[in-house]
Amino acid sequence: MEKGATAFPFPIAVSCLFIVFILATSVSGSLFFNFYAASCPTAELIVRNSVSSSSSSDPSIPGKLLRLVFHDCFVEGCDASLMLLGNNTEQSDPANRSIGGFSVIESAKRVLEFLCPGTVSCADIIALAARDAVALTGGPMIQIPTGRRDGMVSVASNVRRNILDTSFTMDEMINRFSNKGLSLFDLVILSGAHTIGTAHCSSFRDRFQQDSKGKLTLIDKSLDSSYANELMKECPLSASPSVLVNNDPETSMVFDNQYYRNLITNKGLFQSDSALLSDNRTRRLVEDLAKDQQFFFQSWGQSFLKLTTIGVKTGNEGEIRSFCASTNA
Ligand code: HEM
Ligand SMILES: [Ca+2]
Ligand SMILES: [Ca+2]
Repeated sequence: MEKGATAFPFPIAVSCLFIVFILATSVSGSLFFNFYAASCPTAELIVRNSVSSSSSSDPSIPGKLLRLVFHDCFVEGCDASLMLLGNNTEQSDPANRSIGGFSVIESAKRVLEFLCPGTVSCADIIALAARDAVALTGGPMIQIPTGRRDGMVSVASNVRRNILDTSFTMDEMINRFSNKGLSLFDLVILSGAHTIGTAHCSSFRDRFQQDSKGKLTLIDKSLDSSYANELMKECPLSASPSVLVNNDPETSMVFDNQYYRNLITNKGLFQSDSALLSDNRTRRLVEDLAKDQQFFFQSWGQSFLKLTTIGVKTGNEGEIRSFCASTNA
């Protein structure tokens, strides 16, 4: 080959490979860090502002946003299926009755539709908002990839067979998590979300029994008795169905490892929380997390990344909704 002819092939080959790589990754549909860097550079900032301004006027918002992403991602993947309104959509299942935070997602979406119409998915806003809710309450700030697209399907009957109930045994919980590609480790780490937020009395009433005089008594021996007494006081049978109890009786507004310290002192609110301490497969991990907040935060980053990539739709799948509560068609 002539001397000068060798000057071009290498860079050309490299750029061809680069183009093929770009095409391949966008067609095969993966998420990217900073997916909106060119198409909507302020996307993540807008979501963060929306989460912090709504949380400063309503401190219950971070907990709501964190639960919202869990219930979205476990049903049809992280695709905002949970936001669709209509007859028999996911929101009509009783497991989703107390889900909130939708208005925060919608308000970020309104701003983003104004700034970059048809670009940022509701599914990404949900994942980013939950990420920001954790950071805002003192948890780790983590980078998450974006590029999720919004789903078209939302059916109430899909909820019950994917979401977990507080009455589940450890095996049932492990099973539901592994169906989503999540491990036993992820189960213990992501349950740490209960370090913030609240619950309705009905969510843990099964740990008490009503005696012949209508008085509640503790039947679940894995609960600390003075904590149980407090709960019975806050949640008598006569309590209004709207009464709320803190998930973390110590630091309910702070995303920290207090949840695991509560488990060790038998103050896990739900039966499914206490199970993490009583089961031999998870006790040691709970103890390690209770001792080491850095370890919890690092692990949270890994497990949250897995949670927020469950069954994502990318590339040409799904759509970018104009309003999160309805599909475009
Ligand atoms: C492992 C099985 C789990 C069960 C059985 C469970 C169950 C529950 C229940 C019953 C409530 C109270 C709902 C109410 O009464 O209003 C609740 C609240 C909450 N859950 Fe879970 N959960 C689980 C895992 C998770 C995960 C993985 C996350 C997120 C990563 C999460 C985040 C939350 C948050 C933040 C709240 C508070 C919601 C608020 O303040 O409005 N949970 N959970
Ligand atoms: Ca979903
Ligand atoms: Ca806490």
